[in-house]
Amino acid sequence: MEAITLGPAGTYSHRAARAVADDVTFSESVTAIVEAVAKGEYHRGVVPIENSIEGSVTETLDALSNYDVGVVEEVVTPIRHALLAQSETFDVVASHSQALAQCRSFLEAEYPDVTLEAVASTARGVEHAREDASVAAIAHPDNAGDDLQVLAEDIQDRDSNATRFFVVAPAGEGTDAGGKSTIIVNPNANYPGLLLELLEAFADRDINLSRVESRPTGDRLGDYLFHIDFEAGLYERHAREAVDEVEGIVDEGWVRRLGSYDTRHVV
Ligand SMILES: O=C(O)C(=O)C[C@]1(C(=O)O)C=C[C@@H](O)C=C1
Repeated sequence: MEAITLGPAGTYSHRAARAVADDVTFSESVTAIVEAVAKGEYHRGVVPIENSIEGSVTETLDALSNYDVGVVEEVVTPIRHALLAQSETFDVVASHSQALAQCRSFLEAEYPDVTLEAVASTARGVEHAREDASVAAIAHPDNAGDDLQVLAEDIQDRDSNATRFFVVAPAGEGTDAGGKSTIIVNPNANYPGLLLELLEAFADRDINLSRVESRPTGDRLGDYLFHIDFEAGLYERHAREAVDEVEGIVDEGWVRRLGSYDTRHVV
């Protein structure tokens, strides 16, 4: 199976993708990945959705609501960052904005004077560091070699650092089988108690929510849509009934069932 993920080779997304596909190709934009899968150009896309330190990857959330794809699996992987450079002397640290943020305390304590440069991915930062001795990168330590040394390991602010990825497929390939499900709700309405009503559809059926995230619709200030993950599969009647109830509540808006899926842990 062929999957597309965030590149170039050596990203954490690449590590997650190669666990689910034999053939991995790269793009430097999460939005472009989701769009390519929605158009049927790739069987699978692997995109970061949430990190245990920095929270949601908002570009992914927005791409999931803008393009019609299904979620067929989630991959959770520990994120253990290293500082990589040609020598101990450098002025710039280049990495993905999430990775820079996950190492904030280390950078402030050890390198308070360096310039932080956000690039498209951790592996893109590695390429800069390979080309330019004044640049260090934050990335997985396997990217070392060819003159790039590991200056420090495990530099993330918390040892438990982990990122969750979604494996997305063209919309028709979503499935009801799996222990977790994700829906996106655009209520197209705003009144006191609306969110409470939506969440009660799950609470009343004893369904545990594992994540609720609101994102601006982009239409008007104060208009939100909600990404809801819950611990039940859409093959289960009580889960379908909960989502049907949500659909009834938001009859002015829409609900997208991204599908049900299981979790794979990749180290
Ligand atoms: O740049 C990478 O290596 C990625 O795969 C992206 C990404 C992210 O967007 O969160 C994935 C895992 C880590 O949390 C840091 C960066």
